[in-house]
Amino acid sequence: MEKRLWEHIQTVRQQSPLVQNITNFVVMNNTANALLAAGASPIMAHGHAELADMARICRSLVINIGTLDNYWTEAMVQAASLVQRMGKPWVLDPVGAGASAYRDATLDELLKRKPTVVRGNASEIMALANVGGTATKGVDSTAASNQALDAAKRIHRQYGSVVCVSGEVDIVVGEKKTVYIRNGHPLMAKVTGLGCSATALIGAFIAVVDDALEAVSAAMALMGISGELAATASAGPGTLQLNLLDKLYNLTEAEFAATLRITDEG
Ligand SMILES: Nc1ncnc2c1ncn2[C@@H]1O[C@H](COP(=O)(O)OP(=O)(O)OP(=O)(O)O)[C@@H](O)[C@H]1O
Ligand SMILES: Cc1ncsc1CCO
Ligand SMILES: [Mg+2]
Repeated sequence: MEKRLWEHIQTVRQQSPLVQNITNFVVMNNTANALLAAGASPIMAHGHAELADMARICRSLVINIGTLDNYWTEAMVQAASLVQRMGKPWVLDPVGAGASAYRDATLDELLKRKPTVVRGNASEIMALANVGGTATKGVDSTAASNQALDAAKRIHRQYGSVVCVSGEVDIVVGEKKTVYIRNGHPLMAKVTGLGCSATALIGAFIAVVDDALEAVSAAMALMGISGELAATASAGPGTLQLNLLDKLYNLTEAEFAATLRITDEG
């Protein structure tokens, strides 16, 4: 599997898929830059009047509910319906799930459109699966990713989505197996929107790789390894942002193979 993950990174670089993003105001710039650095081609587009054209020309869709409002919610639901009907892949980032009734109602509507992939932190995945006792603290997780494993499996069973829980360990739950990626760096949680960037990268990988579990594993491995190598060369969160973009862009096969820590079960 390790060898194929590197091939998927190469495929994104070679094919440069066009990825539509309906995302939040905080991360619009970071995620577009992360997609470009990884070799993909982003377009941030949420206008109702152009959703049908976007669904036609883009190879995948990223929906991120970070800064939700009614105009945007309608765009998200319409866009998800369009790509679902066209059989194109899409990924949902349930930012702040459980923080408000509005977010939860919107997520219910979006989940009905069967996302190919759902990626969130542990608190968000537990809130999404309605696991009681989850202390949600806005957009940052209060739990470790393994605490959300049952919740991830429940979402996978209910909607068929590959589910990724990010954190110190990134867990990817699919039909046949569960993948654990132990890359990354604690400093990554001190830069806003790196989870959103991870989700956007997933959008690029599901556009060009048919096996969603492998696509998500490749995206999370790329993000974790690039973040880890960038963080060890950074004085703090500010330089990490810059170094991370550089590493997404120039990561080599030798660095990838020497840094990847991955296991799977099932
Ligand atoms: N303690 C940690 N150790 C190693 N890697 C981490 C750690 N915390 C986060 N990461 C990495 O940072 C990236 C973002 O994941 P995180 O779980 O922080 O997303 P998030 O909470 O959704 O972030 P945001 O909402 O700000 O976008 C992932 O690639 C993850 O592996
Ligand atoms: C800080 C923040 N608030 C809403 S979205 C967002 C970006 C990280 O999820
Ligand atoms: Mg997040």
